[in-house]
Amino acid sequence: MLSVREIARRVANGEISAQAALVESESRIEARDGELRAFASRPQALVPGEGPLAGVACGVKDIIDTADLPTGMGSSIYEGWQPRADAAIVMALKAAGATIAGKTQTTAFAFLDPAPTRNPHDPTASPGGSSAGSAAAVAAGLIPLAIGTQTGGSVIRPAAYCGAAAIKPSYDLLPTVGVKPYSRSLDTLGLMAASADDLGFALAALTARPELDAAEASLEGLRLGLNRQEFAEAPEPACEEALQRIAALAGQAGASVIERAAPAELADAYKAHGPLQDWEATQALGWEYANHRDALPPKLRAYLDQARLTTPAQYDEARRVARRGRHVTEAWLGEVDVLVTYAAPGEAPATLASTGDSRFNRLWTLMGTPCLTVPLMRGPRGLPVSFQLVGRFGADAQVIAVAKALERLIVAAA
Ligand SMILES: NC(=O)CC(=O)O
Repeated sequence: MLSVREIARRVANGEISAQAALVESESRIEARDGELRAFASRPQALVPGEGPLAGVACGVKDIIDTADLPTGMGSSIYEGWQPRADAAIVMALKAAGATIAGKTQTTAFAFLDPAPTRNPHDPTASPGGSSAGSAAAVAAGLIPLAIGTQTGGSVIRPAAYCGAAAIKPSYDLLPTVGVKPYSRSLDTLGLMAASADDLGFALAALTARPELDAAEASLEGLRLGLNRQEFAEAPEPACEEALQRIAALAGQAGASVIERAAPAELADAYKAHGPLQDWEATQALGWEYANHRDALPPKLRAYLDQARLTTPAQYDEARRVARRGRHVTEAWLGEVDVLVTYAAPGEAPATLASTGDSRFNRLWTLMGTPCLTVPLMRGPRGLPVSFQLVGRFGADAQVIAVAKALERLIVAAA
């Protein structure tokens, strides 16, 4: 995969021009995307910017508005739709010198009907969703950076399936202005890149928070909580193997691995994700449902048929339970430094008809806590299997720092 930091460093010290770096990405896209189908649209030419991300070609998920490329939402309803303005995150990318290499394929409105994208490791396997194109393009080494969104598990899950690193930062760290909403309490922008080091470098550049380009943490004495999210159906054995493998590596490096069962309030919050999302998605997609219901893809159409039956009382209860869950999560995560858990239920689904399941991601999306995954191992079908780090709300730098230390162990153990 291409490295954000390495490209930025080489451009900054004059080893290569920003244009040459962009040409490299462009040639890789030309060579591979016909089969991978990660991009929905691309500009005529990649024009270099100026700043810490000069020369970095970035994919932008196609529910995020761009003033010079259409925003198709993965739906025929928005075929050719041309926003007037860039979303705030696109403005931040350009201000940092990054170049938009294209709009990456999304599932329709970021729900569960698959995008056309293939898994870079197996064209018959799913890349996951909903940020399918972003995960596949980064994992395939076409671009060093991509933007995704997560309402359930749409940043962490596809990255884990495709073998990319990804961060779903603390809720609202990145602005969702100009992003088609799905569920306003949940929708969170995230980044995909080759490594935790690249994620930290890019996130710091995009948010003017240099502390996010965190130095690698020392694992000596680190309190690493281990949680299996027992309230959700168990994963494939390979995921348990991955969890135990990363815990063992951390333990050998001096971390204290502490098994931590989730408090009951988190299991309640896990169940509240559904009705809360149902109510908010009904509102977010009200116009499309009222005027173009037949043009909605089957899973989304059936989902909205049911979601619209959610009552105000159910929504208000879900909000109360979520709020309680956030308070309990803050205290519970405060008893460790970082939590490690499953990133996805298994290897990528062996079908293009499914984007997989967000059951190990959706609670943390609702809690608003930072989540990060980096590639770890291959499963029985030869596809990537990873793990997920979760930190306290606002502890994004700490999650990045610990991930960088674990990455070093993974590389050394390879
Ligand atoms: N947008 C989302 O997060 C939905 C999903 O998890 O697939």
